[in-house]
Amino acid sequence: MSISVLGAGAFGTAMAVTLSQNGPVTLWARDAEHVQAMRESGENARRLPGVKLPENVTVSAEIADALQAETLLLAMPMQKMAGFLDTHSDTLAGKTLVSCSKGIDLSTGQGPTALIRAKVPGARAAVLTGPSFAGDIARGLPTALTLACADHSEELQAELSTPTLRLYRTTDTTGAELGGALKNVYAIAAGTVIGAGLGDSARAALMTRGFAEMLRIATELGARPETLSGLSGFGDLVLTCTSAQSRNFRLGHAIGAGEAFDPSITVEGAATAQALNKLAHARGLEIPVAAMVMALTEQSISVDEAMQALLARPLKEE
Ligand SMILES: NC(=O)C1=CN([C@@H]2O[C@H](COP(=O)(O)OP(=O)(O)OC[C@H]3O[C@@H](n4cnc5c(N)ncnc54)[C@H](OP(=O)(O)O)[C@@H]3O)[C@@H](O)[C@H]2O)C=CC1
Ligand SMILES: O=C(CO)COP(=O)(O)O
Repeated sequence: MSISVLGAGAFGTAMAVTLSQNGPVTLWARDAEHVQAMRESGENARRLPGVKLPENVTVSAEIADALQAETLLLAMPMQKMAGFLDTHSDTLAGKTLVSCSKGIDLSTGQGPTALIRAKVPGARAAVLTGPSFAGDIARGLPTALTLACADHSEELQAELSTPTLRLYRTTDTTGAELGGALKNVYAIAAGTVIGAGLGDSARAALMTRGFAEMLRIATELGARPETLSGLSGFGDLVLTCTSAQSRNFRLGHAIGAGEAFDPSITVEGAATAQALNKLAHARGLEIPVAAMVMALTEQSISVDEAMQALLARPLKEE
């Protein structure tokens, strides 16, 4: 068995580092200059500085090298996945494609497994998701994630577990991928209230009402509620809403504090808020916190207006 990671960002690099404890790993990057720099320095200074690449991680800009493996981790921003799959669909048939991306494709409203099934019908689709910062995984800190695959996945679970990375498996791909996607939206909300100085109580309220929205929409889309209560949903919501390591939280914090934010940083929650609001609107579901996040990231309302609008909503049962 062998594994390749497609996408040499922070998360792909961290996965390559931890999986190299089990055997050789190929880490594919689209940019040949980036590959050259990683080979020369022995680290991914662009995306995960300070982490040495182990000897059995081979870095390559040749997709053919990565395709030697049967199991391929997709570790790129969600809005880039459709284009990547279109480009490489012929060569990916027959592979196990494990998405590490947390988001909803804006143009189709699909999550990673539906997108993989649509673009590469001959591939097996799985999702690896849950509370985990790339730096923590790469440093070998204890981490637990959810591996979701529609078919029997015990072998894949063993293949992707390492001495410090513990995987739990489920067949509920919809629930796992929606938990990972949606928590980013509510992390932006949590960051906003903290950045605006509105306090920890307001953050707890938004996290809880956000979780209610996650359950509402995910179960409507076919997810099992218990999946949302697990690592991929509640677990990742807690991590991302409470840590300044999170880029989604930091974007929210900048919005709340009225500060600029570097647009080159990967923040999945802004596009996901748009995709989520479209899905909810089409089904007549109310998701006021996610609607607020979309408006804030589009800069169509101020933080004060957003908070007033939430507080002025009609009183109701919990
Ligand atoms: N960072 C983290 O802690 C975690 C991230 N994730 C998820 O992993 C996914 C990737 O995030 P992360 O690694 O942090 O992001 P980064 O911003 O660190 O890296 C993104 C990577 O994707 C590559 N990329 C961009 N577009 C394409 C494309 N069209 N084809 C191939 N590769 C492409 C980039 O290449 P280039 O350098 O050439 O631009 C870069 O290597 C996201 O969905 C994120 O939510 C999940 C768990 C934790
Ligand atoms: O998904 C993550 C933690 O589980 C990483 O969160 P950010 O993308 O907000 O940094």
